[in-house]
Amino acid sequence: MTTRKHTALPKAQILIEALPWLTRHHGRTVVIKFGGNAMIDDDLKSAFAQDVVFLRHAGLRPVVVHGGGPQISAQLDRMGLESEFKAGLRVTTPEAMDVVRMVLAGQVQRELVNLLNRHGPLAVGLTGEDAHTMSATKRYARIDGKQVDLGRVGEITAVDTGAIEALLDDGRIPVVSSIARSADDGHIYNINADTAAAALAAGLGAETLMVLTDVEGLYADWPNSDEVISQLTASELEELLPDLASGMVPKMEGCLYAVRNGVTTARVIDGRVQHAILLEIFTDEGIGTMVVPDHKGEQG
Ligand SMILES: Nc1ncnc2c1ncn2[C@@H]1O[C@H](COP(=O)(O)OP(=O)(O)O)[C@@H](O)[C@H]1O
Ligand SMILES: CC(=O)N[C@@H](CCC(=O)OP(=O)(O)O)C(=O)O
Repeated sequence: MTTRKHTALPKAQILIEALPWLTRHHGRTVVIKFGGNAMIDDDLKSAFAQDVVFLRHAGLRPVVVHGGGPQISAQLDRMGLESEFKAGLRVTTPEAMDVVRMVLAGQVQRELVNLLNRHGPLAVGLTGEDAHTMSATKRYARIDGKQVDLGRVGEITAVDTGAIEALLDDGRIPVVSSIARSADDGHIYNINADTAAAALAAGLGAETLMVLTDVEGLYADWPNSDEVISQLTASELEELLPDLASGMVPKMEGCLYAVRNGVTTARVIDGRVQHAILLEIFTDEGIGTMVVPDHKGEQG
């Protein structure tokens, strides 16, 4: 008797190839930062949502922290308000803060929650204001040795991961907007989303921080060459930090903070590649840039 030819066999092989990664990551928390510049089209956003739901069903504990810089700038523009960045951070007047909150919590977060919930009752949105998830104090920038006022831009002083952990324990996918309550003056604060993701990853004791953006990773000599640094240690990154420009600064500072505070790997990957998250988590061909602690003992 001949055995029947199963045309779907290659699919089974692909699933089995993922087994070592499924085993390794099972039960682990992964914080995924989805940047405003990576949310460039509807297909990519749907693929992002599929990947996050896939991780959840594969037994990981995904937490989404989202940005929305371009979306905030567009709304400020529509309202005739100015957008100005200093040291990579948005100068945020009290009026602009209302717009930041409206766009992040009312628009971008809602869209991501709805995309994820096409796959079931999984996603729950919150901002750092909820349940004291993120507390902050006023942050100043230092430019050419001088202290510069950025308005309602905050520096995270504490994270309380209780609400996020309760959601994760309940099988939900928390989607967090990068706004913090004030620790001292009753205001709310605008937090760079990379910084928020890194602080939450550390607070949650996440295995992985994954930052999706609109470039392939950290370029060794940006903008002169497109050679991507595939892996570097925390100390190597620390040396590079003073030479980095604009949007990469909070990302790489966040990666450094994360791996110095117990996160096993922090990665910057290209959100323009469909299913970038699955490629990164379930295959050997890691894409983008991976930051690792100097030596195992450094992890918390
Ligand atoms: N060394 C570097 N490697 C890669 N990108 C860099 C580098 N230095 C600066 N950049 C810039 O940082 C940008 C990513 O940051 P940003 O625009 O804030 O993205 P996001 O909205 O995803 O947070 C890139 O598009 C690139 O223009
Ligand atoms: C203080 C500060 O700059 N906050 C950011 C928050 C959003 C963000 O970080 O969005 P991306 O990840 O898309 O850049 C802003 O107002 O644009």
